[in-house]
Order: sequence, then C-alpha cells, then structure tokens
Amino acid sequence: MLIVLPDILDPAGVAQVRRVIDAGPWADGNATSGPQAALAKRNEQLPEDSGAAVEAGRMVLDALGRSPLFVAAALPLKVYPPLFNRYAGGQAFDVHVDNAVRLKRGSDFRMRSDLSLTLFLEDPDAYDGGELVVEDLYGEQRVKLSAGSAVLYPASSLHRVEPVTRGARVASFLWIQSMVRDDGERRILFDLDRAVQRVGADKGQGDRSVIELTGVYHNLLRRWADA
Ligand SMILES: O=C(O)CCC(=O)C(=O)O
Ligand SMILES: [Fe+2]
Repeated sequence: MLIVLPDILDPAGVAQVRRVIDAGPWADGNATSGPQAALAKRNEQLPEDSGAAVEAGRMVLDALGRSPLFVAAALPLKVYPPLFNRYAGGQAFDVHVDNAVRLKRGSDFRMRSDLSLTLFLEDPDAYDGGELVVEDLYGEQRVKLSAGSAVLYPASSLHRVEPVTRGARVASFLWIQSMVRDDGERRILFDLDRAVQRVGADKGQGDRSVIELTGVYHNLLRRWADA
C-alpha cells in the first residue's frame, strides 16, 4: 500500500535543503550499489557521508519527525539516514527490489527495511518523466509529487523510476524499519488511528468511546509492535 505524505517540507524547507545539496559532491549513483541494482540504476547520488548529505539528511529527518501522518503511517523504529539522488538526461532506475537488511558502513547501524520513502525535491513542472512506479497487488501505481511531498511504499515491492527526459528530478530517499513489521497489521493501525482522531475531534478527547477506541489502538499496537 502506498501512502502519500503531502507537504512534509514547506517551500522554504525545500529551498533550504536544495541550497545544501545542490552545492554537494554529486557522484555516480552506482558507487554504493550491489551488482543487480547497478544494472538497473543510472543516476547520481550524494555520497552518504558527505557533509551535504548529513546536513540535509538532518533537515529531512526533523521534518518527518514533525509529521503526525508519517509517524502514524510508518510507526518508525529505525530510519536509515536520508540519501539524495538526481536523474537527468534520460537517466532512470529500472525495476528492482530494495535490500531487506541495510548496514551502514563504518558503523554498527543495522536495520530491516520494511518501508521505502521518496521525498520529492523538485517542482514536477520542471522535469518530464521521473515517475516512481510501484507494483503492488492492485497493479502499477505511478507517483510524481510536488516538491516537499513524500510517498511511503512497501520496501518489498518491485519499483522503478521512469527516464527523466527534460530537466532534473531531485529527491531524498530512505528506508524505515517499522515497529510493526507486517504491512496488513500496520495498515489496520493506521486506519484505526485516523478514525479515532476524527471521532475525537468530533466528540472531544474525553468522550468515553474515544477513550475506549484509543485503548483498542494501543492494545493492538502492544500485540504487534517490537518497540
Ligand atoms: O528515486 C527514487 O524515488 C527511488 C530510488 C530507489 O528506488 C532506490 O534507490 O532504491
Ligand atoms: Fe529502490
């Protein structure tokens, strides 16, 4: 299941991230790929330990942490430090899967990737192509969002980025280990959370049924979460 997270960064936040990364040391995206991804991937990335990636990554993580929608949808336990990529001049990322387990070189950071996230950092009118295409149970979902908006999708999915034939597509991407590993269970919690928020706004947080439903949410989370 795909979840769109609108306006994770406002235009000023996008501009701030872009100022940092546009001046960064862009390099061939295959510098860090395994052999299968290397066949599929044609883009540029900021080296993950570059000052620009670390500084802009902090901005992206702060913005995600401030988004109740991100937290409710992802129930994050671990987040891979955000990476940054750029496609231009026909570059693309053909169909592939993301690694299930990610290690950060030179550290003891280790995580299971349950969810992938792309945060778009360029105005969609400024480039042609560059749709993120995710294959899920219901077929292909094509995603191209305004600058500052993000999409969460299962890391288990086959996905690709269409060739960019005009302009440049700039994005941040990262992986999340969720407290709730199973997509179906996570979806139930997300739907329940949103419904409880709506009923709470309607009836008031002190309403007895709102409190009981909040209890059901937490009891399901207690059952399903690795915290
Ligand atoms: O550029 C994107 O939106 C996705 C990148 C991607 O799929 C990857 O790096 O594994
Ligand atoms: Fe990917």
